[in-house]
Amino acid sequence: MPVTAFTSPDKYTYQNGFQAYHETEAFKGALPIGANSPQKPPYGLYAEKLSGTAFTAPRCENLQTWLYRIIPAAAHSNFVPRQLDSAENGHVKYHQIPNQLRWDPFDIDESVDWPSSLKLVAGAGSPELKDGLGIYIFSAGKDMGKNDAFYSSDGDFLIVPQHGDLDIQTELGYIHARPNEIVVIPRGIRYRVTLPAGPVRGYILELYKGHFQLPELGPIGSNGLANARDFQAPVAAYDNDTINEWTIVTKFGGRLFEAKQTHTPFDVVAWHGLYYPYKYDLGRFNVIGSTSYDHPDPSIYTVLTGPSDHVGTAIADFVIFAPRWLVQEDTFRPPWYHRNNMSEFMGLIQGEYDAKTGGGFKPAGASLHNIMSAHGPDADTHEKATNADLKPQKVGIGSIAFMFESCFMLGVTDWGLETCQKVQKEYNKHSWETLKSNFTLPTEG
Ligand SMILES: O=C(O)Cc1cc(O)ccc1O
Ligand SMILES: [Fe+2]
Repeated sequence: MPVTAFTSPDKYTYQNGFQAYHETEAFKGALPIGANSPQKPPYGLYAEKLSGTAFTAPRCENLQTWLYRIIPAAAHSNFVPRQLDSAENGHVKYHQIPNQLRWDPFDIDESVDWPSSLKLVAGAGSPELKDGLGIYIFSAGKDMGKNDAFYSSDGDFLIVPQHGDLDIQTELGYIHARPNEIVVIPRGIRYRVTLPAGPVRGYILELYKGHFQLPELGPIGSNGLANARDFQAPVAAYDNDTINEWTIVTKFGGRLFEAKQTHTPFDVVAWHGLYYPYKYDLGRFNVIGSTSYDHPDPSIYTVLTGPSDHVGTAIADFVIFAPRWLVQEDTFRPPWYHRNNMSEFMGLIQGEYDAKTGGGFKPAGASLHNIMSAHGPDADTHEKATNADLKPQKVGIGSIAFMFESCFMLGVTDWGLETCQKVQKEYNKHSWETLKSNFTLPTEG
């Protein structure tokens, strides 16, 4: 059956600002004035509240949005387990492994659509207790069904496309994302992913607790790193379909369920609030670094952080290694050798990561250096960096590596260890076992 659709003249129009209070209406007068839930909202719309936090969360944390829609989300059949359930989940046994791990590039699976493409590779905690995180690899070659929508009940998705473009129709409007951009889709928001330029692949960090924040800037001052105005939220755009059958798929406690309804979930004509999906272009990141000596902690490259209850300790930070100048004098410029109290899951969107020039860390691959798992530059990188002429040098040209850094010990799933068949058996050997001693005793005299 035909559906009528209203989108703005350019459906990929955005409104700017991080955690800015936005209001948007597909046509004038659709937003009620001066009240959230009038007896009769304009144009016969239903008012529906979408909470991103407890009702009683303090104002500085409280996130919610009011939706004005044609039919409320509640009108659907019971959810039943989905036959095609492929998402490994929080119930799977995680393997906690002290070794350094690295994966070759993950394959693209052209036979699946978005919900079936999510492969949990590592994680910690549980969606049930709303604590911890899940790290997924996605790779899909099919659009979601014409009348399908997906949402995660488990947490906020931070999507890092590595290959291909994503067209995302959300309840709150459209978002288009390419590699080098990220998209955050908060818990509960329904969306449909189509692939305008063919197959896609990338990484997802799912935050089971709270929401992503901009990091504090401390002495950096009031600008820098990811600037608030560069985060882009969609504008209201709706379809009018109360005839065709729709399938709503949710990831709930790590498992996929589906329900049917005879109306489009993309019928929100207007909305206002603080809880919405958004995107960010990593090319806009303002990289700050040392202009004198020494290599700073990578926290200086944090784009977004998912805080735990302990100040300064993240359930997950999203950190990028973007193109930047290195100018430090008398300094070993790559990362130092280290053992971290936090765990580090890394991925590469494109190019080469300056700490791993030995060739094994490739775009679409990954590495995991778990809590206290010793790591640092591979032997090749060490050799080059200790002998380099320390002129100002631009690193990471055409590259973006990233890290999901977590206070939790990350477990790896069976899929991540075995099924994907990408674990490099000799990562450790090739990277560090060839490091030789340069030690020399002081000469007597
Ligand atoms: O291990 C890594 O490659 C990530 C990393 C980068 C850096 O610049 C400092 C510390 C760190 O863990
Ligand atoms: Fe590290």
